[in-house]
Amino acid sequence: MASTVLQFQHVSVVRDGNAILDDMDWNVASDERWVILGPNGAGKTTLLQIAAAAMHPTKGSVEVLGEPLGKTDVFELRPMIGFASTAMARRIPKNETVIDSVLTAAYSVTGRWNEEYETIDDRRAQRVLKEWQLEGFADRRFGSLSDGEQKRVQIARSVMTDPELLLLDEPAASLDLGAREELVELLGGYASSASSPAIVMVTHHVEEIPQGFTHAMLLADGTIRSAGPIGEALTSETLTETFGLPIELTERDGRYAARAAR
Ligand SMILES: Nc1ncnc2c1ncn2[C@@H]1O[C@H](COP(=O)(O)OP(=O)(O)OP(=O)(O)O)[C@@H](O)[C@H]1O
Repeated sequence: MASTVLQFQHVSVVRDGNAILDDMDWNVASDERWVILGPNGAGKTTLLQIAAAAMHPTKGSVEVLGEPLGKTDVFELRPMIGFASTAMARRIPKNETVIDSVLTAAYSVTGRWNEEYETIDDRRAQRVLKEWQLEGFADRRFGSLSDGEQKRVQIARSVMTDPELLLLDEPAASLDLGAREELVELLGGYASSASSPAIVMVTHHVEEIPQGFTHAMLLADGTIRSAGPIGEALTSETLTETFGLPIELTERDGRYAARAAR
């Protein structure tokens, strides 16, 4: 049976007197895959930071994997949360091998030093490399990979600890069309598997939503404009309202496209 992995109640984040997130209520269940869309500055990254137990709200309460933030040891919680973002990737040393870039997630570090890894960690790292089509890359240096390959390493790293919640911050940003489609297809397969964790993905483009995503949230100026099952929450009308210009959304086989409406 599905359990609740994220529960936000009246969550606000205030910085310099401005509410970056404003009185937000949101629940994510273990079998849901959410996409978060919204204009620049809407509060998407802030929302992910809270979901990752990396930031506390100014007001309201948050439970992550059933643990109330502020009353729980976040160092115990964080290994259960996979987080792939460009900021995370910047911390991986360029000369780190791909296998070590993934393996070091077992200790929540970047840059292999003197940690002792067990055979089970090695096996799991090999398995996630295979899952993300990186088998041939284990001994390559992270810095020598293409953008698309680096993105797959980031995701492989984020699932290394077998998390119960996977957070993806713009996983397909800056990829060319081929690399984007490859990644979106892999993510679609992952999202569609019943054994995968709950997923929350931030993106700027509906074209980057993989098949199998079940829910959408549209965010603007720190407030939820629309949230719920993807077929209801992501429509031409809700995009138009959120982005403040007429947008036409089309959907085919679980993939989306958007353009300005004429
Ligand atoms: N520490 C801070 N102090 C003041 N303002 C902040 C702080 N952190 C974020 N903000 C502001 O909060 C707003 C939301 O930021 P956030 O990064 O969450 O938005 P976003 O939706 O992820 O944007 P983008 O799509 O551009 O990445 C922005 O206007 C940002 O400038």
